[in-house]
Parts: sequence; structure tokens; C-alpha cells
Amino acid sequence: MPVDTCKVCSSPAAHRCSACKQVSYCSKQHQKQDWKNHKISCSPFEVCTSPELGKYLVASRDLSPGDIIISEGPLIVGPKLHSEDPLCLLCHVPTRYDSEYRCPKCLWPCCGPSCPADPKVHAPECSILSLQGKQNLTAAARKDVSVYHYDAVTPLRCLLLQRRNPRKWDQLLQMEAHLRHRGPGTDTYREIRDRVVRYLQENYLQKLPTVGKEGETVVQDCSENTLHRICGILDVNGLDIRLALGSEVVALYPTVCLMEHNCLPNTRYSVEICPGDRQYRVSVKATRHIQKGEHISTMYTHALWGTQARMEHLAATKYFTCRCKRCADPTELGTYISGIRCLGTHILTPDTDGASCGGTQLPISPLEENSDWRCDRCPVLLASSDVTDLVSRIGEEVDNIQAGCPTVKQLEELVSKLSTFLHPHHYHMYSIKHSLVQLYGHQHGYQINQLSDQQLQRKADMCRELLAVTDILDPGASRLALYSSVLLHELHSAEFHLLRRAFEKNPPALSAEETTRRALEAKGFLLRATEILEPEPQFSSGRKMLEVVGKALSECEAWMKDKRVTVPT
Ligand SMILES: C[S@@+](CC[C@H](N)C(=O)[O-])C[C@H]1O[C@@H](n2cnc3c(N)ncnc32)[C@H](O)[C@@H]1O
Repeated sequence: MPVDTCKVCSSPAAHRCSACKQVSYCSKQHQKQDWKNHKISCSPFEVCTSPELGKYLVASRDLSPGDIIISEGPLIVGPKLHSEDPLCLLCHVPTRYDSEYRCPKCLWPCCGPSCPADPKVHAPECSILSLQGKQNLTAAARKDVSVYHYDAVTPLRCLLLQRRNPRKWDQLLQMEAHLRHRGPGTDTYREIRDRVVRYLQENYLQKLPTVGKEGETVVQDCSENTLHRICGILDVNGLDIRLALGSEVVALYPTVCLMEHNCLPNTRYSVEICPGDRQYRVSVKATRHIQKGEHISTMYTHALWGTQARMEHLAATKYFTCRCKRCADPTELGTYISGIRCLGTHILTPDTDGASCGGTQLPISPLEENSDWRCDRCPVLLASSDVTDLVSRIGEEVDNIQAGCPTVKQLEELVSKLSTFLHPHHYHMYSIKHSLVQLYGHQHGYQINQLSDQQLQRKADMCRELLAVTDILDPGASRLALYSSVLLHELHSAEFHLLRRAFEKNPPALSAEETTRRALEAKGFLLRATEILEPEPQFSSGRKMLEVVGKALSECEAWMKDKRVTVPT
């Protein structure tokens, strides 16, 4: 086999560049040393443009699952637009408006007596936020929610790039803002004007000295138009990042933001967030084979919403209509995740006179905004508005019940009631069943040892049903890794307990072969969950789930060893 040679010193090379796989190095030092030259030719994609998509990315060579496509740091990170949740402006962990801990200079709330983050993060905006004047921030005013508009902080950070980092400012201005859709007269315009533009101008920007200490302009352009443009850029391109303690921030990445949306994306991304280290580096990896020339895509919306809900979300926030394979298929790839039970009592045959036809209502042309819905068994039609009404009323009921820490009994009754109206895989049914599989085995009175065999079987059946849907909608486990791994863990738990009960019967109810087969199957669910969760970033919920799965795997293996369940060779 030919041995690769190091691009720097020509000696035998053991490391290949994991992004482009085109060059090799003898050591990490030589790879680092060559990075400045290599990075120019390394990227595995090209940026293209079309009238429909604007800029988008295309693979410039064949890619395999796991290949890194993009790895980059953000232009800016900060509190999300449209969110008023108070965050420490240094480390972004949740805080309170009336927190006793304050930044000594600007008096905005922070996380504790000494924040672990680098004070440089907050320094540029701190001198501007201080312009509100300590004398105005009386004890009462400090608790006043309206004093702090967290949604205005990230636009302010963007404005400050003009002088702090003109290269990043230029990159930011290259991004799509869709100002045409967000002009005067729209709700978005009004919200941004009141929450961001007026707030920043009246409290801070109008008080700015024209020139700074060194004679330079503090912010060259802080006009109303520029602020609206920045907010458009944040809404259209911002990547929401959930942090370990539950807060959410938004970040702008110059290349990641060029990926187009697809409801069956071919990449997954993860952001490394280590406590104390606020680099927010993102890496985007291929989740399947991507051929040279294929578009590189991500998903901007929720994979477990039906087409109508995804479309409305994309139109309202990103101003386009997705036309992907899933959106164009009324059954959504055979999952029926938007399917409504047909309530028609159409006479199909003399035998079914008056009985429900048992069919499913699906949109006739799902890519059309107000398409009628048609039954797949009988001629009954439904207007789009009637379906929207029904689904949103059901959605409200489901949300209310889910918010009240429901019992197994309440959720089972809800499933039974809604099965008259919804396909068993409808996304509202999915969400209730996903909660149910977690309550069976964990809720008081429903601990795993207290469940009957039928209840364990019900838990296992629901897990299998939901996994089948999840696997179709997210074949690369790029968006629904947590959902899938919870299902696999619960499925293992139900199957493993059924197995143990059968094994412990006297005489055992299973042959040795059957015991081995079922033990290996239960273990296999955990191995698959591990595989799905391994790429999750450190300190994420996925990583916590990985620990839970790892513990269950050890217990499963210990039981197999103890009971001498041997794997056939
Ligand atoms: C995050 S930006 C992507 C980069 C953008 N195309 C550009 O030129 O800067 C999102 C915008 O790209 C366009 N876009 C992304 N995916 C699309 C798709 N599947 N179909 C149509 N337009 C899409 C929409 O205009 C959307 O608002």
C-alpha cells in the first residue's frame, strides 16, 4: 500500500486532513504549521447563487457520513431577538431582572459575584449601556423589566463590530436581511422599531459622544435602517444555541448561514460550548453520502411538525416556501404525520352503509397554501381552514394538558379521545405518546416493576411505532437524536423487563436461545442510542442522555453475565 507523505517535510505521514482528505502530515505540528496555506484549498464546498435560493452551498467532492464540511467561529453571539429572558451579559447563563449581582459599571444584572467569563466579552457594550446613567438606575428602576431590553443587546453588539472588527462587519452585511418582507406596516417592523431601534436610540445611541477618546467615531452608522437591517440578518441567518443551564443565545456564522433549508437535510451541526470557554465554534458534518454537485442542506424548522406548520413557520420567519420531497408528498414519506381521520360516513358498499370510511384526510396539493384536503378512501373533501382550526384547537388542548404534569391515565384518555380525529402518527399524537413512553416506568404508581406485562408491551409497542416515524423523518439522526435515543432507551427498558420476568419464571418461560436473542435485542437498542448520541457536543442534553444510556448498558451486560447469557460464536 502506498504510504502518504507529509506535505511539509515529505516523511511518511500518519494524519490526513479530516476535512478535505487531500493532504497528509507526519504530525499535528506540521499540520498546524501548514494550515495557513492549506485552508485556502481545503473547503469541501463551493458557494453558488440562484434566483430562487440566493447563495447556497454545493459539495465540491464526494463526502462520506461524518466528514467535516464547515468548522468556524461566530461573527457575533448574544441574547436572542424576540426574547426578554434576562441573561448574564458576560457568560449568558440565566439571571433575574432583580438580581443582586450587577456589572459594577453598567449595572445590568449578572450571574453572581464574579462571572467566570472573560470580561472582554461585555466590555465594548458596557461603556454604551452605562450611558443610561447610574443616577437613573435607582433601586426601583433596577428591578423594572422595561429598563432592560435583552433583545436589543445583540443588535448593539453587531453595530459595534463596525469599529471593533470591520472585516466581520463586512461579512455580516453580506447576509440576507429580507427587508422587503419586513417593511413599515408589518408587525415585525413595529416590534423591532419599539423593542430595539427606539430603545437603543433614546437610551444610548443619541447620548453617544460623536468621537471617542482617540478621536475616532464611536459608531459610524447607527441609523434606523441599519438597525432594521441587522435585525433582519439576525432573524434570517441566526443559529439558536441552547446552553447547558437552559438559556438560549443566537449566533451568526458566516459560512454556516449559507446552507439552504431542506426538510431531509444531509448535515448535522453541533456547537462546542465548554463552561468558561465562550468560543461557540460550530462544526457541520455530513450525515450521509453526499455526491459532488449535491446541495448541502440543513433544517431551519422542526422535523416533528406537519407540512402546514413547517410551511407557515418558514414563510413567517425565513420568507420562502420549501419544495422538498417531504413537503411535496401528502403522506410525508408514508409517515402520515399530518393525517386527519376522515369523519365521513360515506356509503362505500351496502355493508358499510352509514359507518365511518376509516380513511385518512390528506392535503391534495401540499405545496399550495390553502389546498383542500381529500380522504384517501372516500370522496369527502375538507377546506384547509377547517383542518387548520381543528389541528390548532387540538394543539391547544394537548399543550394545556402537557403543561400540567399529566398522569399516565390522563394521557391515555387523551390518546383515546384524539384517535377519533387524528391519524395515530399525527404529530400531536406523536408528542403525547412520546411523553407516555417516558411516564410508563417512571411515574409514581407506574414504576417499571409495578407495570403489568400488558403495560410493558404497550410501552414497547409505542416506542417501536414512534421510532419507525422518527427514522423516516430523520434518517441521519441529525435533528431528532434526543427523541430517538429516549425511545431506544425506553424500548430497551420495556423489553429487558419483560425478558427478566419470563426468565425468572419457574420453570423459565424461555429457551436459552430465545433468552440470548431477546437480551441481545435489548442491548442492541442501547448500542444504537449510543451511536446516535456520540456526536452530540460536550455539556449538551444529548451528552447527559449518553450517560444514562451508558449506565443502562452496563446493567444489561452485568445481568447477561450473571445469568450466563452467552453470545453464540
Ligand atoms: C440563512 S439564509 C441562506 C443564505 C441565503 N440564500 C443568502 O443568499 O444569503 C436563508 C434564506 O435563504 C433562502 N432559502 C434557504 N433555503 C431555501 C429553500 N429551500 N428554498 C428557497 N429559498 C431558500 C431564503 O431566502 C431564506 O430566507
